[in-house]
Order: sequence, then structure tokens, then C-alpha cells
Amino acid sequence: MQTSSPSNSNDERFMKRALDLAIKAMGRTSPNPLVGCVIAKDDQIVGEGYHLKAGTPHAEVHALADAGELARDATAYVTLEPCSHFGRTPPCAEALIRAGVKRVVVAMSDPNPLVSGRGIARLREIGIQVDVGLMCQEASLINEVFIKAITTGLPFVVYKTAMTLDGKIATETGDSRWVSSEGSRQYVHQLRDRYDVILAGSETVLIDNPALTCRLPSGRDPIRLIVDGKLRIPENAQVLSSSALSPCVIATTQAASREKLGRLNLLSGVEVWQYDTPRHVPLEKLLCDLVRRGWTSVLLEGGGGLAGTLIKEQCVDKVEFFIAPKLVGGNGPSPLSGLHIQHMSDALELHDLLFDMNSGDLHVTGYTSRSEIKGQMPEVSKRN
Ligand SMILES: Nc1c(N[C@@H]2O[C@H](COP(=O)(O)O)[C@@H](O)[C@H]2O)[nH]c(=O)[nH]c1=O
Ligand SMILES: [Zn+2]
Repeated sequence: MQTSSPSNSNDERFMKRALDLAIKAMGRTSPNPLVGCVIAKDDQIVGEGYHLKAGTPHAEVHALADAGELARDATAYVTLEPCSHFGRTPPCAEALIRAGVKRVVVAMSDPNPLVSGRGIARLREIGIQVDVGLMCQEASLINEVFIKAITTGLPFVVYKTAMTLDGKIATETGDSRWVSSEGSRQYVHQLRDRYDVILAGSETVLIDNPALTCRLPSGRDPIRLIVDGKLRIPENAQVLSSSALSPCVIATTQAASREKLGRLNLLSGVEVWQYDTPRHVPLEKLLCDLVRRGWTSVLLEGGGGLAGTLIKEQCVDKVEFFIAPKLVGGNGPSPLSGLHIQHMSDALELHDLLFDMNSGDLHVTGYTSRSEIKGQMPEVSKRN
């Protein structure tokens, strides 16, 4: 996106602060975006705020309340175009106008078709100077989930897996505890805290019996989603335990036994979504249904069959692979056993790669499609 007027170093400083504020709510605003706002006057911050949770006041409202009368003739720095529509809250463009701000600096226009460009146009119509595009790349990156979901109706899907240097997710006897280091496993809990849904196949539940909860002190449990076409997972599987604070959804098909489906539906915190297909869960439909339910991001944790199919169906946006400096050889399982590409010239090439070795494993992040908005996702240091 083009910057519509030159910015100065204060502009960058204040927009950076607005971005830092926005990401404090990472993992808490879905299906809505992360947004931060700073109000500055005479090179001083006089008000700031960020969006905390969908359906609650927008970032601009918090920042204007914080600034009070000092907002008059000030500059507002917003990481996303101010909204112009009456949704669950009134339009922020009008709030900025009423508060008397004289300039608004916007990092990126809103991809939401309800807004896109109208907020900026409304402010300009009143005579407010609006500069668009400052730190647009950073702003797009923190909202990669929101952008994908609002423009496609599909969730942003990340495939996370750990493997040995020779590409195995377990030994040939099935031992997978643990492939990756303690540090990498700790990071996975940060991912679970950030994404709405954790997705796994029935095979993973049958073999590893994971709880798929978030074990960070201030973390929140994501929704656990299990794809289980034949409804094979046992009723005492850990994912079905009601101790987690979020529901467990099981996606199944007509192949599920009626009795078992009835019994699972009775478990507290468990929902069974039955699709009208003979054996295989229609994955893209399932993903659409997640967004309809307000869940816009998915952390796919295995296994290799499901991950391969999702990659083949172009449903995966990003990968986070932990490669441990270990060798096990043999015929152990692969992280993408469901993907069968025959010719190297057809291999899926990753883009915008990042490499990190801080955890003792090689942590590789990459995107399945090329885009301008990719980069290093910021760490959320602390909440509030
Ligand atoms: N600035 C900003 C948003 N801006 C726009 O408002 C839309 C959400 O409207 P509603 O669900 O009615 O609150 C959202 O999709 C985005 O287009 N939303 C937010 O939740 N927080 C904010 O700080
Ligand atoms: Zn708004």
C-alpha cells in the first residue's frame, strides 16, 4: 500500500507504540482484529488504548476516553482504518470527529468489506488530514488471521510439528516422547494460547492421547477439534475430559455409529458435528463452519495424514516446524504422510522463511503462498 504523505520519526514512534498495544490482546479478539490507538499532541502521548475483545469498545474509543479533552487538535495513530459502520459498537470515525482530532495516521485500510475505505473517506470529507500506510507491513502481519478470515470466510491455518533431523515424528516403534526440546514445547503452549482452535486427527488421539490444552499460567484453552470420520476415539480420551475450559468438537460423517454419537453428545463440553458424507469429513466445509462460529484461526497439530490432506487441499497458510538435532532412522512416521507428490518439480515451495535456534531445535517458519505482508510475528511479552 502507498503511504499517502511522508511521515516523521514521531509518527513512527507513536505508530510503533500503537502496534505494541494492539498485540497485547493477541489471541483474545477473534473474530475481530487486533487494533491499537495512540493520541499524541505536541510530541507527547496524551491517550492510548487497544481492542480487548470482540463486541467490546474499539481501540479508538479507549484511547479517546484516556485522552479526554486533550484529544482536541491532536493526532490519532491507529493500526487499522477507523470503522464507519454501526456494528456491535458505534463508528469510530464519528468518535474521532466529535473529539476534534485534526489528523489521523492509519497503518492499513480495513479489509472488512463493511468498512474498507469508508472510514478514511468519512474523516477526509470532514476536512481531517488522513495519512495511510505507515508501518502497513507490520500492521498486516499482526492481523494475518483477521485478513484471511474476513476476505475468504476460511480460517488461518498453521501446521505445527516436531521431527528429527531425518524427518521422523516418532521412531518406528511409535515413540514420540519427546522429539523436540523443552523450550520448543513451551513455545507450543504460546501458540495454543494464540490460536482459537487446535486441530488433530483421530489417529493422533488414538496413538498419543493428548489433552491439547494450554499450560501457560495466564493462558486460555483453545477449542479442541478432532477430525474423526468413523468416530473411533474412545470415550475416555483426554481431549474429551471436561476439565478444559473450552469445548471439544468432534467432526464426523455418516460412518459414525449412532449409539456412540449419542453417548459422546451427552458428555459435557463435547459437540459432535456430523457431516453428510460417507467416510471422509469435508475439510473445507468444516473450516468454513469454524469461521461461521466465530473461530478464525487453527493450529493443526497432526497427524501426518490429516496435515498432508489439508496441505494438498491448499487449506494450510503457514508451517512452524521444529527440527530436533536427532536421528532415528527406520520407517517411523512422516509429518506429511498424507501428501503424495511424485515429481520434485511439483514440490510445495515455502516462502518468507524464518529460522531460529534459540530452543536448541531448528525452528523453521514459512508460508505456503507468497505475500508481501510476511515477517517475524512479534512476541507478546505480557498482557495489560
Ligand atoms: N478498530 C476496531 C475494529 N474495526 C472494524 O470493526 C469490525 C468489528 O465491528 P464490531 O464487531 O461491530 O465491533 C471489525 O471487523 C473491523 O472491520 N474492530 C474491532 O473489533 N476493534 C477495533 O478496535
Ligand atoms: Zn471502530
